[in-house]
Amino acid sequence: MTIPALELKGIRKAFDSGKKTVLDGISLTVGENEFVSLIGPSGSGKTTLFQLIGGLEKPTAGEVWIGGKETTGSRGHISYMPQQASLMPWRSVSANIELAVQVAGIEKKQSVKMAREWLERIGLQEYTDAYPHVLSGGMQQRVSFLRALLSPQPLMLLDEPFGALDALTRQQMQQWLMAMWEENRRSVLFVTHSIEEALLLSDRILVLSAAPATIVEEIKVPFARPRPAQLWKEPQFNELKERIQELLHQGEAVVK
Ligand SMILES: Nc1ncnc2c1ncn2[C@@H]1O[C@H](COP(=O)(O)OP(=O)(O)OP(=O)(O)O)[C@@H](O)[C@H]1O
Repeated sequence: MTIPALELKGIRKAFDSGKKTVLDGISLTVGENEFVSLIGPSGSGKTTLFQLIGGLEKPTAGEVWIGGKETTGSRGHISYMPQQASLMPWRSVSANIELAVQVAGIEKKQSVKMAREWLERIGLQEYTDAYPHVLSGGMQQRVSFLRALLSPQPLMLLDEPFGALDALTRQQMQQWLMAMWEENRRSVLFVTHSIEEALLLSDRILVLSAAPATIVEEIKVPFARPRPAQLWKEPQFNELKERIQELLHQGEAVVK
């Protein structure tokens, strides 16, 4: 049996001296090179869960295991892609990527070569020496994804990475991410508010209830890869979409 990239065991998190329970017994795994999405009503604790996995917060109860080792409350075990690209504005696009590669232990000269090759692969070679502010939102997110992909930690947490993009760019980025991930598989935990996005990208979807959050359902996404851009035309896509919508509405009904 292979070791899961991530295992959460009975995670509970309460704030305000224990009076406000946000997460209530979350157990989940992300297998090696598996793409798992978390979807839940607003305020259900997805960001809190990411902070726990990243070691920025400690759970009130439960354990975090990454790559077969307990990492509860300790940092540095994940690569992270946030909603806003947060590239370093004083470094060129290439230098932003080189840093991630150097952190992985690759020497400077080789890191420059790798950054150039990857920028070419994602069609941004003409921006190699540019500064991040000249890139569009979608381009910045490509660089941000690349940085996470080339980081040394094998588990990637993607926190609503397309949430700030306009609808068309978002669709293009979903297709782009799907193709990138299918070629360069990694273990991914992905948070999104978009059911379509989760269905297009994921191997499994975990649906959270409103806070105090529990996992109300696990959906295995049945579509073969590589997946077509027109996946949304499949009847089964729409059946699953309706199912998740119902679950999210049921979850919201218990919001106080
Ligand atoms: N440090 C804290 N102290 C007290 N309450 C907190 C703290 N951090 C988060 N919360 C509460 O935990 C709940 C979940 O917040 P969280 O940001 O994790 O939800 P979310 O699912 O990421 O929300 P959204 O989908 O809107 O981004 C909220 O009610 C929030 O107010």
